[in-house]
Amino acid sequence: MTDGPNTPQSARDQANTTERAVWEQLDRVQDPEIMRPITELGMVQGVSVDEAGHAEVSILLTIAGCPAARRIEADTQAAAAAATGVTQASVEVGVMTPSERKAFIERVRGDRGSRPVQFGPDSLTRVIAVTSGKGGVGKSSLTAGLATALAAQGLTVGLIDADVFGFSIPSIMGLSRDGQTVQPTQVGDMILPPVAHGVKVISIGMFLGDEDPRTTAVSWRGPMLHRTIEQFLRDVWFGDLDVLLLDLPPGTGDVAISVGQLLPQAEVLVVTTPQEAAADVAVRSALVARQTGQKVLGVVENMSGFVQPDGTVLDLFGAGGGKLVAERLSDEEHGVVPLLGSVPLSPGFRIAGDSGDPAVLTEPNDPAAAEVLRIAHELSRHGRGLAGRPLTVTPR
Ligand SMILES: Nc1ncnc2c1ncn2[C@@H]1O[C@H](COP(=O)(O)OP(=O)(O)OP(=O)(O)O)[C@@H](O)[C@H]1O
Repeated sequence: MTDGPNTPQSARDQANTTERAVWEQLDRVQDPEIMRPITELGMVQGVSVDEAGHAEVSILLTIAGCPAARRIEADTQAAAAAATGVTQASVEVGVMTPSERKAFIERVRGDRGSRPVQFGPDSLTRVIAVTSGKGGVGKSSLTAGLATALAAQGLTVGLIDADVFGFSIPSIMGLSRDGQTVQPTQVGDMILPPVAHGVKVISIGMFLGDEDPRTTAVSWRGPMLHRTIEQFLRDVWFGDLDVLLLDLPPGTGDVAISVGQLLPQAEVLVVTTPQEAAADVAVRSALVARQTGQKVLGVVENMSGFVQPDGTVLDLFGAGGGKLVAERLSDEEHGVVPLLGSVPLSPGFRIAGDSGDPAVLTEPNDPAAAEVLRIAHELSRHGRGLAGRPLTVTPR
């Protein structure tokens, strides 16, 4: 926004000492969807404090009744009330005009016009696509657990539920309860992903309108699926992310190929169970990713032995599947594909996932949650391999 006579910046410049103290407090109020201060986003229109210390703050929201409205209003009120010299604070809430909204979108996105797909080859965001051969191996639970664990480490994390037919991320992340799914805020053509447990999340399950996601099927063919993934990467505003995780549908279908085309620099994490029979199909899903130029980051075995109350381990689904997949994917051309971890079967992990409160936060000592936390730590410790990537700085 330019600093004209009636802009927030000029209002701030003309503020007296107490009003300046209020502005400084407001610098700490974040828009919960954009995760940037409301002052920086131009959402604070004015601050006035009278002689009795009564502060009045006027803020502008993008659209009336946006999901974040109450929280922004409450946080603004609390911040203003905490400023030195303020005895009482009230907030006046308005809604942006179309031109203010347009300026807001430009400010947030930093663009004017056509937008490329985010997280393309030049992006510094690490993109990890989680795939599996078979369904039901716990791919979505692990993806959600890893995303939450990485966010808890302080990274900025996005999560795309690309499992269009079997979307389950909204409920695992607590964004869908009793058939009601949180819907993203839409500002112009910019879609703001809801934030859950510190992770920006988007899923087809958020675009079903009033339909109950528990009883609604999405039956699309390839081109429609491709457009959806493309739209998620173009119109959903994630901002700068350290890591973007994608929960792919099981198998080797259209979505995996689209992700490979749109995000060729993505690394692929393969989830499998300990059953040897699951290994072949898990290997195939990784080979499809390789065909589109993606690198296989590693393998995670899920539903490994069940730790019984007496401490003995019961291998319900057999043993060795993860190791087998990792070995089959390792060769001279691609190097060693590591087995990054083995996540045991754990009732607590399942119960937490069903309730929308990931076990990595609520039950960090649960054996499955602890292993997911360890894998997340390993992932962030090693970072993305830069070998073969063009340098983005030009030597002088
Ligand atoms: N380590 C584990 N211990 C116990 N239960 C688990 C574990 N991992 C996943 N589950 C449970 O298994 C079920 C299937 O998991 P999930 O939905 O994550 O699988 P998926 O591979 O994503 O399936 P699909 O691809 O078919 O959507 C869920 O009920 C989940 O809570």
